[in-house]
Amino acid sequence: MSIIEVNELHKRYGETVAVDEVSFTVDEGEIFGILGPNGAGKTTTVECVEGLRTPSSGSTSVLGLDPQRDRAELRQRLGSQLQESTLPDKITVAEALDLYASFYRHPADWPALLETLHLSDKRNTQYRRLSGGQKQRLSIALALVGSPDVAVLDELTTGLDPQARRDTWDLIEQIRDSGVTVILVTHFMDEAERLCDRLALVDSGRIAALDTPSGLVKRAEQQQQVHFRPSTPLDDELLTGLPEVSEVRRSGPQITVVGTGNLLHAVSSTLARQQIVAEELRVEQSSLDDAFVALTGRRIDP
Ligand SMILES: Nc1ncnc2c1ncn2[C@@H]1O[C@H](COP(=O)(O)OP(=O)(O)OP(=O)(O)O)[C@@H](O)[C@H]1O
Repeated sequence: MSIIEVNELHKRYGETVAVDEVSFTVDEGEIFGILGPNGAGKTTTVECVEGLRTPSSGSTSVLGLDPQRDRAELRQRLGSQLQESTLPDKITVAEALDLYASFYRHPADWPALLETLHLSDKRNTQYRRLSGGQKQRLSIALALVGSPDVAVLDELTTGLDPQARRDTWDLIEQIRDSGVTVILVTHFMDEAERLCDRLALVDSGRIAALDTPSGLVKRAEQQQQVHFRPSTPLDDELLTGLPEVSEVRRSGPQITVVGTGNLLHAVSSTLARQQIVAEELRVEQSSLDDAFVALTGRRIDP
């Protein structure tokens, strides 16, 4: 069941069209990703959904509410993580959570939230003394302290080290599993691929494609490549004759087979029939990165 509906959303700033006729729905309990390069219109889109910006035209409904008209009610049910924190330097973690909790009718049990976010030992630490990762986790706690039905997380892991990124991803999955619908704004392919149930690829204010991460990869119809070194000499025609194979390339002893479908199985069973062993076998699948290039004509370059 969809709990967010965006129809032909359009937002311009003077001459700049930031969001151009964008439509999508978000289902209850999913992690919905909005992926695109800097300036693509991601933040403007989600801020219209949150009621923080007024669309030039189009309609939006969140949890059955109009983000403009019902902004006060929506604030009670939608938690957002700010792109950059605006907390005062000297506020402690506990004070910040107490303050934010006071805004909500049904605040979460925030000490438990701190536990989940591995921040319990920082509750009396001032904001300015937190590391980048701790600040990020606090901003997630603040987005969740009102027990929201929907959480909007914008550039979740920017500036985090690899371990902190992975911990944050685990956390977002826990949040989704607890029943919160998540909108995730990102320009990281790996993050989108790992976390999102469905994903809108946004480029120049428009949705270029919307699907599951694997659906997007499939749509891009990028070919796979199988690389190996045959244990004994091999005639190319053995492979070029297979329906899955579009090309066979050689580089010294190394062979690269390009094709689609179940290419690995086709190649390996053909070699096995000839009693040829494929040494140093490696398969290259197309990635979401390839899909983005195929579907938008350009590469995300954070
Ligand atoms: N308040 C504003 N006034 C004028 N132009 C704006 C304003 N906010 C955004 N823009 C412009 O609208 C376009 C989309 O910006 P937006 O911040 O929505 O993109 P984004 O995809 O979130 O980018 P980023 O990842 O850099 O935050 C950009 O060209 C930006 O310069």
